Amino acid sequence: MKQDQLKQAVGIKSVDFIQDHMTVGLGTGSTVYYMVEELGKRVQAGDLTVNCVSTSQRTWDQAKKLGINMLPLDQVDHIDLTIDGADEIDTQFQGVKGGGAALTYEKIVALNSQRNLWIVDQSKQVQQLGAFGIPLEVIPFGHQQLLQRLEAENLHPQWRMDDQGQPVLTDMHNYIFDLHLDQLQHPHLLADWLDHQTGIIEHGLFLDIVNTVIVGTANGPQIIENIR
Ligand SMILES: O=C(CO)[C@H](O)[C@H](O)COP(=O)(O)O
Repeated sequence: MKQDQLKQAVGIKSVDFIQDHMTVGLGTGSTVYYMVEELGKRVQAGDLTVNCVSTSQRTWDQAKKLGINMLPLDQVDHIDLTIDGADEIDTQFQGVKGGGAALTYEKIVALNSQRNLWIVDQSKQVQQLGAFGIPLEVIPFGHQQLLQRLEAENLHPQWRMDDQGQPVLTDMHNYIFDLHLDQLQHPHLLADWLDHQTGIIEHGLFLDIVNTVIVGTANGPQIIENIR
């Protein structure tokens, strides 16, 4: 099965976790795209009534077009469930996100959700985090100095550019740096260090956050509960 078909299968399956009248966080990315399409169908069919918050402008626009009831995050008092993709997930249910540059909004929504469900194809499962790179959202002011500081720490930062060679901008008009570390032995130590660096808004290490993962396999979506 092609990767895109696996993404579609998990995206569709994840909508079964949404119950009537829930407030749902909608993630960002190509896997989430399929989830939002399916949610839109069920809302249009009258099978589900939900309020949703978004982790990006992209997802907000898609959901609005489908007639899904969208609210700004600050207008909801809780989020029952957030469904999002991931770039890597290890055997301890620790993850990396931010391939789509939406990591800060994604983390804010995730940390304010009662449950977090990730939808991934098998290629996202890893023994150890790191190969994908660790995305950072950084403010433009002083970004060159920050780049030097990260280089001095041997964190191998790379400023993310788009196809035209222009800096990728987040929804907040910040930059993305990717740390190329290959194998990350101690994700909590790095997360703690990054949390204390001025100029870094957020990093893509999503540690101790996910409750349930749906993995797309050739035998169909596989649901794995994080019981740790
Ligand atoms: O973190 C993300 C966006 O910031 C995405 O969830 C992650 O990059 C996975 O994307 P895709 O489903 O397209 O593979």
